[in-house]
Amino acid sequence: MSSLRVKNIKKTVLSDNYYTLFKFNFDYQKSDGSWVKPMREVYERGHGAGILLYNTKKQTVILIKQFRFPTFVHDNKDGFLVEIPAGLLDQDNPEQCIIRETEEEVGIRLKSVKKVYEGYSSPGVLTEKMHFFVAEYSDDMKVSEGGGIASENEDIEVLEIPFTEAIDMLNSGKIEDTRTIVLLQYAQIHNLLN
Ligand SMILES: Nc1nc2c(ncn2[C@@H]2O[C@H](COP(=O)(O)OP(=O)(O)O[C@H]3O[C@H](CO)[C@@H](O)[C@H](O)[C@@H]3O)[C@@H](O)[C@H]2O)c(=O)[nH]1
Ligand SMILES: [Mg+2]
Repeated sequence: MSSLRVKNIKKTVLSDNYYTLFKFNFDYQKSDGSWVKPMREVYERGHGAGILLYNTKKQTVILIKQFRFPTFVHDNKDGFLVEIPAGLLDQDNPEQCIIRETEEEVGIRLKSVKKVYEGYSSPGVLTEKMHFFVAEYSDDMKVSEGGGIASENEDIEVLEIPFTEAIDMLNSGKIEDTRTIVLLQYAQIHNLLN
């Protein structure tokens, strides 16, 4: 974190409950050379990884459905969102994380994954960077029903659906998670299931 156009950074903790919300005051030099004093609230909750699981033989993908409270209090009527399996890195590297999360959430034990993108989730407010993966799965990789970790109150429905149905859901606005949109479009652009 260094830039000749930023100085006098002052960091305050606003909330340190489950994750951490900071307030930053700093001096910022604009493109015209003048200095301003912005304030930014920054939410720090680590980084994440997500994956699109696909099967070329069956022409299917695996998505999950779970309750997302922040969407419920906004405009998502029942609060459920269709998403790619994903999770927070915790102490893992991105590859280890997504292999662990895939098994926890959908019960598929992967040996290898392919990294396709890395990007900030919401750069105006979150420090979080997402690592995007794809992997081919087969039925013999199934080791459990998945569903998430009960002790963490995870309650995940596993959806194995035709890729064409997932694309229809994307185009009709039924998929509203941007990470899922990104990877379904990646699959389309790169003819992943061909
Ligand atoms: N007690 C408590 N638990 C929480 C809270 N917030 C999250 N958790 C717990 O933290 C765990 C997070 O589960 P993960 O599977 O690791 O993460 P995720 O919620 O699926 O997040 C993924 O998607 C997010 C949304 O796009 C991403 O932001 C994130 O990086 C990751 O990819 C869940 O068990 C959830 O219960 C909280 O405020 N309080
Ligand atoms: Mg998750």
